[in-house]
Amino acid sequence: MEYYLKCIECGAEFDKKEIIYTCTKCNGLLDVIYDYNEIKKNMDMNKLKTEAPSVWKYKDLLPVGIEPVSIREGGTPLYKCDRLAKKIGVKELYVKHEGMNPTGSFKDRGMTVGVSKAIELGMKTVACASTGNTSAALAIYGAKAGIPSVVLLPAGKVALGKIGQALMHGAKVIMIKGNFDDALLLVRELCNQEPIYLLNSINPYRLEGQKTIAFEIADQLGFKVPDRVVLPVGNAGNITAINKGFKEFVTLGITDRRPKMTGIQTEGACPIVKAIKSGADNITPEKNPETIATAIRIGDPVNARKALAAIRESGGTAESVTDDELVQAQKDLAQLEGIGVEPASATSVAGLKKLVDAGIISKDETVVCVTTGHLLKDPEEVISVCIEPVVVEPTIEALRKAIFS
Ligand SMILES: Cc1ncc(COP(=O)(O)O)c(C=O)c1O
Ligand SMILES: N[C@@H](CCOP(=O)(O)O)C(=O)O
Repeated sequence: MEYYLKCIECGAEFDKKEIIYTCTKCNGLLDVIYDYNEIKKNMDMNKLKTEAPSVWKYKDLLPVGIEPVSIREGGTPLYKCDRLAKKIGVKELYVKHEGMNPTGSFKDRGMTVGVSKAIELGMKTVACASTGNTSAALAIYGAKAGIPSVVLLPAGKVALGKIGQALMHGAKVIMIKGNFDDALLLVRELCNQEPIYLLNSINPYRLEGQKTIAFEIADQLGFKVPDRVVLPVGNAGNITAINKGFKEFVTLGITDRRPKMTGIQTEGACPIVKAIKSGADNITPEKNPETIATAIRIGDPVNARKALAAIRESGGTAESVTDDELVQAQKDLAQLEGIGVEPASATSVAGLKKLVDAGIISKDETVVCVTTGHLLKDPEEVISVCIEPVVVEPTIEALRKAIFS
């Protein structure tokens, strides 16, 4: 299958064999462009309508020409959430729970493609900066591929579950005395100096894997498209990727419309929200992003230009929520629907509630909230926001008193 890289700013085109992450002419972000007529001619529509969803079900739309590095990613549940819909006041609400991926976050989709590309391009080592999930996924897919991985984390600001994954799966874990944005600048410099393949989402191949979230949502809704998709935004790759996936299904004639892309951030780290609300073409980076949702504690999202375009061209919007609002949504997901998520993921539901209450999202809409990471990723936060367990003497009297009093 033929594809090439194209700069979103100056339109410069680059061969798929080039190992670049941004435009060598203007430093703009890159997109992967396919020959959609060719794909349409060769696509097995029967397989599309019958095979169970997974990332590699859609391999005809993925830029990998070798046997992929896979640990059976994708195929995550799309839960219909009637209790939550009733509490929020929307007609129809689904939750696409990406925490049910093998490493517990949506990053698996990007990494199965990204690490496969590393192998295909002959790279021997992979690296990323991370707020946690990207590093966990890179370590695991690197181990599966049999190549070393290097991950840079902001010291003291990464959830325990994620650090544990990166360490146990053999990554070289480096804690940077700064935030994620500092770590990203450093890892980009390292990968410019050394033959190490950068697998943050500035690498357009990462987003090719993540666009399969859109394919699966459409697939699981009988190739219908929801009115709106609401999701957390940090480095702003995922909202870009999902928008691209829905656009590609329309281009191929598989679906006939696209959802409104709606990005949610926390009040302590919301450069995308501020740009959308002010109508700015570019974000103003935030020097000291702060939130308990450490996964999206990002002040200078690298994919901002793509995300602003995705939100605007889809007729979507962006909103911020407080940490308290996201914690309430985290509890509602867990206790009303049995869906356990890490803090950043819950911003999608918190943001939906806020926008419905404000009358910005119509109560008649069919909405999909994407929950991006599993509850087990951040056990410290979970325990900090829940009531303490009761400790009793080992007698039936003490037990009955604790339960029935
Ligand atoms: C759990 C979780 N949710 C949401 C996000 C935001 O995704 P993106 O950075 O692609 O905007 C991230 C990573 O940034 C994440 O780890
Ligand atoms: N939340 C991310 C931050 C890095 O973003 P990426 O889009 O470059 O992967 C993480 O989990 O590290």
